Amino acid sequence: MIRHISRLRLTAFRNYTAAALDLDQRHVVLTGPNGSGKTNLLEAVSVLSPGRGLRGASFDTLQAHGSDLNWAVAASVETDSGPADIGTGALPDGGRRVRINGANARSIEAMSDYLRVLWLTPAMDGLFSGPAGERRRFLDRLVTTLIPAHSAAVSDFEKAMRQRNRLLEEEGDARWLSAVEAQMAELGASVHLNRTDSLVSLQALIAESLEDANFPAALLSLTPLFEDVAEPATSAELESLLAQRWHALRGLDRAAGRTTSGPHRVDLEVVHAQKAMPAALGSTGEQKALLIGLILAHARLVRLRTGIVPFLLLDEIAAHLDPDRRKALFQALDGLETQCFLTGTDPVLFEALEDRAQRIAVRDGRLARE
Ligand SMILES: Nc1ncnc2c1ncn2[C@@H]1O[C@H](COP(=O)(O)OP(=O)(O)OP(=O)(O)O)[C@@H](O)[C@H]1O
Repeated sequence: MIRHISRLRLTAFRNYTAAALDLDQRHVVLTGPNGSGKTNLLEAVSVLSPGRGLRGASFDTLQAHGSDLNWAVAASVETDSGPADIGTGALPDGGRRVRINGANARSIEAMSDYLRVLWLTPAMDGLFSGPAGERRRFLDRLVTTLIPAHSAAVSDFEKAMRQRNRLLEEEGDARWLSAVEAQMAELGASVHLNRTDSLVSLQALIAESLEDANFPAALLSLTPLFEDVAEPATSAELESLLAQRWHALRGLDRAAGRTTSGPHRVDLEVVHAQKAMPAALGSTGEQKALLIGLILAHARLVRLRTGIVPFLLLDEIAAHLDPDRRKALFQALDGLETQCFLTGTDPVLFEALEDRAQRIAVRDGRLARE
């Protein structure tokens, strides 16, 4: 059996007042006019994973305007070891509730035992040529589907870094600053090694499947953490290097008003392997195909490493592919043996999926099976 969502319920979530959807294990094709709620539904699935979902939105914006209820998303997931009921939503005090099989869970990471989620959206169109921060977030999402604790490590690192920046600005207590830098070094080393290990594994898998690829292969690398020092291989050595560096750079960073070096500054470099060309120089279609190839390879990696195939949320992807590529995408999705959620305004785009998909019409925050 393919792990799949068999029931999805949305309460006061964006433009959905209350909606429920019963699903079988086939792909899910959502069609409807602009602004009807297709992306919102994908976003609802995405918030069942660590992080802030596919729009990176703050959770208060998920709350449906004009509803007295708190937003909530619940799903039943069918797995080989039986069904699981999972859900998340807002607590009255502004916190976040995570429920698994009728009990409160300590954190959203616990959800990763049941589902992992990856997505591609039109907002990622400029990923290769846009700001480095977008590529780091993309990479961190990939890493989080392999290592669920990564998302929290990244945000804890950023929190500690903001504290360092404040202490530098206020010329705060030096011992306190050292303690914060030590914490940053521990988190930063783990973030950096999670990223590099995941990239190495992903690259190996891309190289392996290069020959039969319907999508172009990417060459992936991270820019160096420091220009002048080779990166140590062990976590302890990296941690000590980071702490030393930040200690030595206090004066410069104080003048700059920020922490000028570290894992928050690295960039993901992507090259189109067959054309030996930076991904950013490709046409829009080539860039999209490269991104899809990356996500498909990554989904296979997650399955190999964890035994769980991630759910893929593909927002408006089919519309931008020529018919041959679209067919290749659908074939690749079948090969993954996962339930994919696809959206588009025109049902014709999904005809090649034939009866391998269930079709849902989305109209103004309401869902109907077709
Ligand atoms: N918190 C909210 N409460 C109520 N409605 C919201 C909220 N946030 C967004 N919306 C509405 O949801 C609608 C957008 O839905 P969504 O982005 O899912 O559309 P879509 O079907 O994916 O459209 P497109 O085809 O244009 O991408 C908009 O009408 C927007 O005003």
